[in-house]
Amino acid sequence: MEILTSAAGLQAYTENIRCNGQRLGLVPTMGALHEGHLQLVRAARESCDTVVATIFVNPTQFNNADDFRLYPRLPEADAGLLAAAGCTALFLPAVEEIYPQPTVLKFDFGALEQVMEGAHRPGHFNGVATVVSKLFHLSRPHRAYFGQKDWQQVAIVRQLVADLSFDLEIVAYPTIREADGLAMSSRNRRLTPEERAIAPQLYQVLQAAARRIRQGMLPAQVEAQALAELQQQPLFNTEYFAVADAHTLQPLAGYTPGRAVVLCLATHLGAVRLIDNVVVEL
Ligand SMILES: Nc1ncnc2c1ncn2[C@@H]1O[C@H](COP(=O)(O)OP(=O)(O)OP(=O)(O)O)[C@@H](O)[C@H]1O
Ligand SMILES: CC(C)(CO)[C@@H](O)C(=O)[O-]
Ligand code: BAL
Repeated sequence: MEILTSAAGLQAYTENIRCNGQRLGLVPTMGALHEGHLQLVRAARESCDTVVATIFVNPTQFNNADDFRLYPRLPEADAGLLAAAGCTALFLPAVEEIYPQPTVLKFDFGALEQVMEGAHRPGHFNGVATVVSKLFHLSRPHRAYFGQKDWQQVAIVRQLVADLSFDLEIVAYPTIREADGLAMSSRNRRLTPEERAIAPQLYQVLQAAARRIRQGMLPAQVEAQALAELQQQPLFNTEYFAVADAHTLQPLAGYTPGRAVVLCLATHLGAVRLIDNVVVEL
């Protein structure tokens, strides 16, 4: 596996791939890799000739300085995992390589970013859209792979691709979970053993809420009951629990047959902020 550290190096490498008629898959990450990331690489490997993974802890998408500072960074271990999963090249740039000068770009995703992560992490999706646009421009992949664990991020990236006419296909891959249901996340490494033991309750609350939706309970009641359940665990400090249209991400007053619903939550557990979601097909 090649390791590329410069933007020009990534451009040259991917240009060569395209000139050879090969299909290129891109897997953007922030590193501290786990099985969720590696499944994205394997999925890319199945349908593309070449897979480039990127590891970049993108400063512009963090709205909390400690979260950025403490984000796990394990580039050597990550490189070994990527090579074993069939990744062809790793792009591992320094901040100055991506941001040679401070960026002034401003995106506006309208209603899509006025809820959930967008509402609770000011500037987050502006930073995500900025770095994802740069990665798409530099590498021009045929396909780019994202995880459904970041459901709203996938919706934002799809909007970005449509609005800027990026000539690529977005593949959204299902959330990979630990055996006890906890969604895999790089931030899980920062949980204490006590916090890690209760963290799977988040998925249990989501599943119970999904059952109530299938039984016809109205969204507002589902949200209230889930928030009450989360409050019963004193270590959870919940930012939101939302029942929304799975595509527009807007809050729902009721259900429409054939329209999928997404249940999303964000909770602080000690010093760590976790998100998760489940989708209910109606
Ligand atoms: N459990 C998972 N299952 C499937 N995809 C995942 C999972 N976790 C992360 N991904 C996807 O991997 C890509 C890179 O995510 P990222 O590097 O932020 O990892 P992460 O584990 O979500 O970390 P954190 O949530 O702590 O930021 C994103 O597209 C993300 O949605
Ligand atoms: C897509 C991404 C790599 C952009 O920094 C990040 O938001 C992530 O890891 O989900
Ligand atoms: N996986 C989402 C990236 C972030 O939390 O900043």
